[in-house]
Parts: sequence; structure tokens; C-alpha cells
Amino acid sequence: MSLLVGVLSLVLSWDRLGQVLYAVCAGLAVVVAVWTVRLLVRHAWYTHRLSCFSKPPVDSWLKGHLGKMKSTEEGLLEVDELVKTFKHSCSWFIGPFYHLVRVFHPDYVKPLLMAHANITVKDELIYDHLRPWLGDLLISNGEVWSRKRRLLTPAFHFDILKNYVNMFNTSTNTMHDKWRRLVADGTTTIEMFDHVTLMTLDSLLKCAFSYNSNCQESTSEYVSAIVQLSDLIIDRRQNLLHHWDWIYWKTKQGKQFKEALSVVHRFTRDVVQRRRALISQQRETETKAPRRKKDFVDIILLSKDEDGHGLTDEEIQAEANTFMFAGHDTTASAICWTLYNLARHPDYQEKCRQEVTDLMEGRDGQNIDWDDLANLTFTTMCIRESLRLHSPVQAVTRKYTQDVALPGNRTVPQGTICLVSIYGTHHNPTVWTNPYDFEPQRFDPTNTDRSSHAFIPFSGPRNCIGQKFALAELRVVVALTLLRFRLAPGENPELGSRSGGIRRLPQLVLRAEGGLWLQLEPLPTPTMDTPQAK
Ligand code: HEM
Repeated sequence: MSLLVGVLSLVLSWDRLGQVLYAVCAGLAVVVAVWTVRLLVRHAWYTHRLSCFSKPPVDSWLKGHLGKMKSTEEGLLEVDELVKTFKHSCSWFIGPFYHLVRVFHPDYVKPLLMAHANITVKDELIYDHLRPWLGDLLISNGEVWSRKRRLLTPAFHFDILKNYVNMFNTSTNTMHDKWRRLVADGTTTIEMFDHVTLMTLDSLLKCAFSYNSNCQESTSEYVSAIVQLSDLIIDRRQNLLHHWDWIYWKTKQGKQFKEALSVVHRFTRDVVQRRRALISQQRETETKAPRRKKDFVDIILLSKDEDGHGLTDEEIQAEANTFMFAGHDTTASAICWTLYNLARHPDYQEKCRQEVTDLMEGRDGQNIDWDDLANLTFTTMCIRESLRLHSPVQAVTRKYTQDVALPGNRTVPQGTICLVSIYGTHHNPTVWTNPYDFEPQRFDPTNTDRSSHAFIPFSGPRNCIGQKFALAELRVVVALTLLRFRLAPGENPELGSRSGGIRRLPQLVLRAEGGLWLQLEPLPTPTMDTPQAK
């Protein structure tokens, strides 16, 4: 800057330089004034259009509800209060910048989640930081999304999912072997998230890429990179300055993110390229390759749209990255909270255990098969109730390119960010009796009088493509765990009774502050000493 001024002063006289600086400052002042007026007019416009929604009191007219957004136990308790007070929806603003409608009642959730894909936009406030890592599936809109979704859907067909059940058994067995070793060495209280996250990554890698990472037993560069990326994304969200790319990429965290990203991208690129080469080699030589069960990469490599076009290698890599991201933490969270809820309710735990024991009676070994899943009725009810009470994903956001009508003559103006609160809907006392209690009977299959959008852990119709996969894995892991271990609530050994009980931690997925600790008591295995999947 000083160099520039020096050069200019050689060329211009001091008088002239003064005039130029004055003109620059005046120009800047006009730009700032126009920007501020535009912002205030926009703020007034949104305030007027959103006046049909109740607005909770704000700390100041400028900051709006900024101070109320907390990713802590207290933040969740405030949502409970909001839901009790406003019952279905309310409006929020964060400074004059963001205007939100928050909804937490099925009648309000439904029109938003059912709106046509052509008018629905995934709000970039939440998803933009994921873009360098993930493909467009989680983020894309309209026709682009519909085409990709059609091409990816076959990877989650029942016939394919059946093959994955064996991988779930194998990965769970590895985790349980580790638990047994820990208990034999005198550790009885275990932090669940660390163990279960590695297990879900292990099984996803087997299902998606037929890749045995052995990540539960030894360090895997790829798995460590995924865990690091997830942590860095949470970190970035919490630091407002890091929201701007040009700042973030210069920070230590930004550089770590890029390094981890290159590990992940190199891995998926290699898998996809090698697999495509293998498939075309088999076609050319018409080799009858030994029959290998198809995995996710095979299926999307072979998938074609109506015009006979498939996905490019880059698109497949991006989708594979999305599956790894969207599938591991969410499922791990669901498994951990289900085990936690069963640990806190020994009667339900025993009922589930009895169901699994009955199922396995007379069998040689302890493998849960695909056909068994439909017979785990009560266990599935407990899993669903846990997904309600401790939903892994707290909320999804959307924007619309047209106004959307809601009940009570309310309208969501186009461009407004809609925060569909899964947590709020699942804890709404006008929808659920005793919403804070764990009551699996709510999900008795004969109970059909619930609104279609009261239970939305996987969001609405533009929903989670992996939900059947997740529910199958949940049932296998929960069933095998109850067969082999008795669970009780535990305490972080470093804090003991000072831990003061569980405090929920809503990050990308719902976790627990300081970890989720459970006591494990191994149960005798009547049929086999070291169970292995078939
Ligand atoms: C209990 C476990 C899971 C929960 C609670 C969950 C929840 C969700 C939710 C709420 C969404 C909607 C996000 C949005 O609309 O903004 C979503 C989308 C998605 N999920 Fe899951 N998920 C789980 C497991 C999985 C698994 C195992 C996979 C893959 C193997 C997966 C892959 C995806 C993908 C690819 C999307 C984007 C779908 C699209 O936009 O078309 N999820 N998930």
C-alpha cells in the first residue's frame, strides 16, 4: 500500500493525490451507505413478511436471536421451551443478515418437506462448508439432484442390502472382541462413541468399497482423515471468521483440512479408477470372474439413466465421499444412544435380550441374518424410540424459490431459510405424550394414528437414501450387543461422580459432552467361544 502511494506521489502532485484519496473515500462511503440501506430495507421487508409468525423476545434489535443459538445441553433445553410456548413455529433473525422460520410441528413440517424438488433449495448456510469434501448429492437441487438420486437408488435396493448384513455382523464381532479384551484387562466402563464410530466406518468401507481397512484394530490413514475432517467441520462452524474461505484456507485448521481432504480424495479416486478398469477388463476378455458380491461402487459404476448415461468417475467419487460422511457418524450416534437408553431401562433391555435369545435358540453360532431383522419387533421399537428421543440429526434447513403456504394462513416467503427442527418435532408435547420419556410402546406396529411427519429422524421425502441400510445395521449391532453384554449407565472414569450425568452435545450429530460411558458385563456365550460371521 505504501509503495503504491509512493509511486502515485511521484506521478501526481500532493494536491491531486489528496483529491484522488478523497474521491476513493467518498466512493467507499457511498458503497457502505447503499449496502446498509439495502440491508435495512431487506430486514424491514422480511420482518413485515414474517409477522404472521410469532417472534420470541430478542436480546437486541441488531443481534436478534444470535445469542440463543447454542450447541449445548442448554441450547436444547431452550428449544424445549420454545416448542412448549409456540407449539408449531416461530420466526428468528440473526442480525439483519439471516431471517429464519423455525418449524416443529408435523402439520408445518409436512408442506415444507413435501414441497416439489424444483422449488426446493438446500440452504448453503449449513451445507457450503461440506462442498470441498462431498459431492453435490447432499447439496444439489432440482433436476440435478433428481437424476443423481435415481442413479444411486439401486445401491440401496433390498437385494443389495441383504449382502451388507454379513458385513455388519463381522464388524460388530470385531468390536465385541475388543470389548471382551478390555473387560478381561479390567476395564468395565467404555466410551461408546470412539468404538462405535470406528465400527460403523469399518462396515461402511466393507459395504461401499469391499475394502477391509482393519481400522478397529490398527490406525488407518483414510479413517483418521475422515474423523479429522468431521472434527474440523464442527470447529469451522463455531468460528464465524472461518466461515469465509479466503480466511479459512490460510489458517492452521484450513491447512489441516486440505491435507486430510487430499488423503480422502486420493483413496476414493484409486478405488473408483481401479474398479472401473477391472470391470472393463472383465468385459473385454469376457472373463468369468469368480462371483463377487456387488458393492456400492460396482452398482453406481453400472447404473445408467433413461438416456443410457451413467455418472462420471468424479461424480462417483463425490457420492462415495458423501456416503462415508453421511453414513458413519449418524449411524454411530443412533447406535450409541440406543444402547444408552437400554442401559437406563433394564426392563426394556431384558425384553430385547429375550427377543434375540429366542431368535437364536438352537442355532449354531451368533449371526443375525437378513430374514431375522423382521422378527426383532420389540428391539426395533426401542431403536425407533431412541431415534425419536435422541435423533442423531437435530434439524435440516431448506429455502424455496416460491412462497410456501403453511396452516393458519401463514406463508414462508421465497428465499427465507426454513429450519425444520427434528429435535423440536420429536419433543413437541402437542404431538407426543410424555415427550421426554423413553417409551418404546409408542412404536408398536399396531399404533398407526401418528401423523406421517411426527417422526422424521431421516427427514422427509427428500430423505436419507441410507435409512434402510442404517436401520438394518442398528438392528444387527443392538441385537448382538445385548446377546453378549449386559449394559448399565457408566461414568467417565476421570471425572467419576463429578461428571454430573449426561449432557447432550448437538454437533453435526448428537453426541455427549465428555463422551458416552457405559458399563459392560460380558454374558456367557452358550454356542461359540469366539463368534465369527458366516
Ligand atoms: C441413523 C442413521 C442416519 C440418520 C439419522 C440419517 C439422517 C439423514 C437426514 C436427516 C438426511 C436429510 C438431510 C437433509 O435433508 O438436509 C439424510 C440424508 C442423507 N443420508 Fe442419512 N442418515 C443416517 C444414515 C445414513 C447412511 C447409513 C447413509 C449411507 C450409507 C446415509 C446417506 C445419506 C445421504 C447420501 C443423504 C443425502 C440424500 C439426498 O439428499 O438425496 N445416511 N440422512
